[in-house]
Amino acid sequence: MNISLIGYMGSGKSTVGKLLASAIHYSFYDLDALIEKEINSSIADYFRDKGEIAFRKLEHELLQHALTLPNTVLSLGGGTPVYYNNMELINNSSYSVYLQTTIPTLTQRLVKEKSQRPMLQHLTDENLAEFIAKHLFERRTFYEQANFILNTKDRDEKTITNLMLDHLRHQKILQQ
Ligand SMILES: Nc1ncnc2c1ncn2[C@@H]1O[C@H](COP(=O)(O)OP(=O)(O)O)[C@@H](O)[C@H]1O
Ligand SMILES: O=C(O)C1=C[C@@H](OP(=O)(O)O)[C@@H](O)[C@H](O)C1
Ligand SMILES: [Mg+2]
Repeated sequence: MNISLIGYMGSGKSTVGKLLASAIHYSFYDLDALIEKEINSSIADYFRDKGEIAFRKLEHELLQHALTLPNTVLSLGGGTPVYYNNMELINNSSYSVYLQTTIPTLTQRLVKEKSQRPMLQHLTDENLAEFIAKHLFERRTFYEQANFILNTKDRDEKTITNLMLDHLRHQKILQQ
């Protein structure tokens, strides 16, 4: 069964997804990268030129395609589970893992990477923590529909990957 990683921006989906896929010899796909390949530009530019609604539509369409790829670890965007019936599609076609992360950790990471994320670009550093807190509160009911919630607090990428592997084997999602 395919594995989908969900969670807020900066929670480590792209980083951990790559490590997990390589550990279990699965293909790795990042939905953001699939979108960028399709549009032949950056997500930030697409947001600026076409707007968020167009982005969410494309994200929804490419999600459906990505979920059909065999033996795949799929890292989704932070907003993917929140729009259309995406969370239902994710859970119907993969085993979903929510990388749960604290607001201070997310803020610390995203303050450095704000410019690559159109949802955050307009914020000042001082407003970032408050925005993340509110936004995460709005999104968490979607994230919490995941098959497994992994608390990543104070854990490095390798430890998180190993905890995920243990869980997936214990649940018989993975054989080896
Ligand atoms: N467990 C971790 N510990 C410390 N830094 C991390 C961890 N996971 C990810 N990071 C860092 O946080 C930033 C965001 O990670 P990324 O994988 O891009 O998140 P996402 O895809 O969920 O937005 C990157 O700079 C990455 O190196
Ligand atoms: O949370 C969001 O709405 C978004 C998260 C981004 O992915 P990451 O979670 O990998 O940063 C990317 O899909 C886009 O910028 C929108
Ligand atoms: Mg990512």
